[in-house]
Amino acid sequence: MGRIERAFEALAGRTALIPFVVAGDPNYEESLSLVQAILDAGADMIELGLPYSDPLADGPVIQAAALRSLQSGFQLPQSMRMIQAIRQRTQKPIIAFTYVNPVLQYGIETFVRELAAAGGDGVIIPDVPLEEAPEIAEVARRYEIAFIPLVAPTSGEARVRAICEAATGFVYCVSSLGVTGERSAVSNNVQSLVETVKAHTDLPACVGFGVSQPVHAKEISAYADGVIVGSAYVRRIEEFEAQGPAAMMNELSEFTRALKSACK
Ligand SMILES: O=P(O)(O)OC[C@@H](O)[C@@H](O)c1c[nH]c2ccccc12
Repeated sequence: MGRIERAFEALAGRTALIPFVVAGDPNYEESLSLVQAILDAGADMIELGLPYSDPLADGPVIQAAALRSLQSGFQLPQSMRMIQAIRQRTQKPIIAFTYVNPVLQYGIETFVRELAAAGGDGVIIPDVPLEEAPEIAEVARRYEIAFIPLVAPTSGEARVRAICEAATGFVYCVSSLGVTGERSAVSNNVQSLVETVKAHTDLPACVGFGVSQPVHAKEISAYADGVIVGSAYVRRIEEFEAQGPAAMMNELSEFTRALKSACK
């Protein structure tokens, strides 16, 4: 049983809190420290975004974070080193989030092998084309890396079924169309998407996009197995950077505790 499966089992029905941050934002050392602070404050897993120059599915907050990380000289080897460093401090699941181009440039087998060797547990690639998916899924399976797919409100039932059949780890239910970014409310039609996913797989169904407040996490935890929060974390990293690491860690820890207590 892998770390992701063990984490969901240990939750015993409570909803997992899965924060997303961009690796290397604002720099390697602070990024590593803030991931540790977030996990110590109660996050169940971390979704670690590997910075990319053309994050087409991201809103301005995460785009700016990717730029900060890349400008600090962060590239794929540093991401693997960071995953290794996180793994030395925790057994909580580490899920790499990346666009498909860096994986293809790096080499699918090389990327997955290094991710597994560093202690990673899963990968999310939002723009993987259907024709590349089977090859990446097959390599991921060989290295016991969960290949976590996304389903969207526009995904029809047949597509959801096909995606669920190929999924490992969990299924990422995107709450709304458009790009990542904090929303004032999370669209409630994601509940029916979660129910469709649950009709086609026993894997956990987790919801992301727009979740930015504990009240959102509370609502989602009524029907989903996990909640993913990205931009709300990344904005805090940007806003608190100028106040120094201690203030940033404190803010991210408090935010994590508030979200975690809302995840029932
Ligand atoms: O930022 P939000 O709205 O909280 O959404 C989560 C999101 O950040 C993270 O899962 C993610 C970052 N970039 C993505 C691109 C596509 C899908 C998902 C993502």
